Amino acid sequence: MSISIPLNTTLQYSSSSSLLPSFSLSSPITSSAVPVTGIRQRCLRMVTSCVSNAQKSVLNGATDAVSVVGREQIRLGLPSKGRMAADSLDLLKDCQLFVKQVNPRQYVAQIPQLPNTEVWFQRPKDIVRKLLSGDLDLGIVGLDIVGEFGQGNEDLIIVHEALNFGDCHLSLAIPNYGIFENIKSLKELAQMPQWTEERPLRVATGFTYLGPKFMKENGIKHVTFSTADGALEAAPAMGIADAILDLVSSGTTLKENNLKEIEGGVVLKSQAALVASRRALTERKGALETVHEVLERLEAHLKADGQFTVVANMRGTDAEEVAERVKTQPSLTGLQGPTISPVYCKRDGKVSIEYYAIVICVPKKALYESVQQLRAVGGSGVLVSPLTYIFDEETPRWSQLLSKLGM
Ligand SMILES: Nc1ncnc2c1ncn2[C@@H]1O[C@H](COP(=O)(O)OP(=O)(O)OP(=O)(O)O)[C@@H](O)[C@H]1O
Ligand SMILES: O=P(O)(O)OC[C@H]1O[C@H](OP(=O)(O)OP(=O)(O)O)[C@H](O)[C@@H]1O
Ligand SMILES: [Mg+2]
Repeated sequence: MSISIPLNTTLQYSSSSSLLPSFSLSSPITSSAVPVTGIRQRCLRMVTSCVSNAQKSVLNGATDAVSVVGREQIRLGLPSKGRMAADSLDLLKDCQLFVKQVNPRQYVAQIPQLPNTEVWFQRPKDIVRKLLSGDLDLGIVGLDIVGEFGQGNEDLIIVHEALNFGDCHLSLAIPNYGIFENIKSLKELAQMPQWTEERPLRVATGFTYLGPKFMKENGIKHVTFSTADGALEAAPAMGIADAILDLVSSGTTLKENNLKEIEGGVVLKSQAALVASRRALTERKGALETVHEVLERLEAHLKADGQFTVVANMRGTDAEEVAERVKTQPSLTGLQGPTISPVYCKRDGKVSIEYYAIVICVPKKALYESVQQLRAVGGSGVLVSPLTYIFDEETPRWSQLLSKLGM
């Protein structure tokens, strides 16, 4: 079944009703025959605070003001299943953060290295919804899901936008055949005389917020949307839609269904990101410290992931002379410049320095080029090993985060 969504409709999810206390806001919560002492008094204070926050949020027209109070643990949402689940756990493992999940159906887990943090496994779209409702503080999800379900809400902060997995893009695709055979761009598609108010361009998509927004931003007026849960690529051949707007990574599904992407048709590029609730970072005790630690670990791992450590020996008269030679080669400068140290050799019973060891980090992509350049300036015995972490003095994303938070 497909549902028609007019272009000017904004679909909004409604925040989980369990977020609001299940009692009525007008309940006489302070009247009771039981004396108000000890635990009861503390509970009452919590309930009163929840009610007053809920009342404030209702008064402000917001759906989401209750959850920042009332819990000590920082909550990190991770995808419970699907493409992103295993990669999220692997990434944390690579950062020496080991999520202890006893079995895959257990939706809450611990990270012993972050004792104040709980992991909650949720579907990606629910991670975004729960960040907004205050039920989660941090989460790892695709940027596509942040865009679609976050809808530009300012409470969502992207702490790290490139976690290096889940790469894909959201793109408009049309058939290779029929009236679309010669259409190569969004502009050409928009100018086709076929689309009128009575017979608009029909787009099938699961992205019912981003799809209409993209079309509107591109000035495409005569368009309607239908939605389905999967296998959207079949819709044009079935005659249900003219085009689809869906995620693409390898491009195989499009190709196999005789569809093509068009110039100007990419809505967004996506990969996994670390996302946080602004409110949690500013109001929840310990949240900012936790996000700093997670960010440092992520940055150290991700920066190192693209690099090799290269060690080579070079004959030379002194360290400066070797450095001069090395610096003539563009790929050999390393992170801050090469580290050069003397190699002490024993010759005829005497210690002498004829060689210098040079240590540099090189991007994985530039490895062979760097080895060639090292050889060209007299390098020999080149050893290459993977780099595990690069901890900089401070991560640039941390200062960006503080400025986003106005700190
Ligand atoms: N080829 C791809 N197709 C879809 N998603 C991809 C692809 N490559 C990477 N991704 C990322 O993976 C996410 C989808 O993960 P998953 O497969 O678990 O979702 P889903 O099955 O659509 O979710 P749900 O079961 O909740 O409908 C996307 O939001 C995107 O960020
Ligand atoms: O470019 P590709 O590598 O071919 O990947 C793109 C396809 O993968 C996703 O579908 P998914 O596998 O999640 O199936 P579904 O659409 O039925 O949910 C997406 O919706 C595309 O159909
Ligand atoms: Mg699909």
